[in-house]
Amino acid sequence: MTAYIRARHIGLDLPLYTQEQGGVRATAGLFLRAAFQPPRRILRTTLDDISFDIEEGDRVALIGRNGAGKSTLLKILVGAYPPTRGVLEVGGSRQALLNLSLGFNSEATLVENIILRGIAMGLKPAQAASIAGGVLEFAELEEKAGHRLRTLSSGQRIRLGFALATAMQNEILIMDEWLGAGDASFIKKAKERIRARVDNAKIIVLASHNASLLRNVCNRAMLLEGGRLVALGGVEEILATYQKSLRDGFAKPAA
Ligand SMILES: Nc1ncnc2c1ncn2[C@@H]1O[C@H](COP(=O)(O)OP(=O)(O)OP(=O)(O)O)[C@@H](O)[C@H]1O
Repeated sequence: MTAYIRARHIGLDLPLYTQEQGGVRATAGLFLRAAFQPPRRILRTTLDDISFDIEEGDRVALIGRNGAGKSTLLKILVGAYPPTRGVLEVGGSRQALLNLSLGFNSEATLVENIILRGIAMGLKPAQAASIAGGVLEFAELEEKAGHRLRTLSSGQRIRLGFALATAMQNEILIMDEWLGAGDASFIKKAKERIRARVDNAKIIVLASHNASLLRNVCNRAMLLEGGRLVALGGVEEILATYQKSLRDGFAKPAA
């Protein structure tokens, strides 16, 4: 099957909860306000009117300043947020390498967590159970298979999340800057695995502020600004447009 991602005028509104702010003298009333004035819920447009085609072989860098909407767009691409407007079509199996410890159940054991997350990733229960041994081995946590997840250190949790998220090769890999966690030998092993997954994926979408990583992995780039797609093209060209926009101000939305 040919892998693709097509976005047509997609937009996302997210709820924001705001509380009226009092002055310093009103600080005494803080608790009363919190009790009697519940936060106001407003919808904020986080992404707007984004259209693009990503085809097999594309390795796309998502570039933009803090708050531009990169992570939010990645979450739409993995299916975590359905777009409020527009149409998103995805062909091919997807895997996110985003928040590696998200979605774990701290009261369940490591094996139970692997099976639950495996099912959430689209595996059948028997398939999910069959990958548990390999995941635990890669994470170097075999002796903790039956322990509750809450007994792991934060680094061990990330190792488990990484081992699970990269256990299988998927056609579309959606990731943000991956920061190594753990000791040097684990980081080396993890980099080798991620390189293999990146090399064998049909499509990559990678959000990062690291220009050399983007140059190394990607052949196309999209520049986001204020929740809008303002430029798309080759990596060098878009990195130059981004540097210029940091110096001179906002770029104009792409036609
Ligand atoms: N769950 C949410 N609810 C409301 N607003 C959100 C939510 N998540 C993100 N935002 C807002 O959406 C905007 C885009 O955030 P996003 O995390 O996508 O930016 P980013 O480009 O990935 O930034 P960074 O480079 O800092 O990681 C920001 O203004 C952020 O405050």
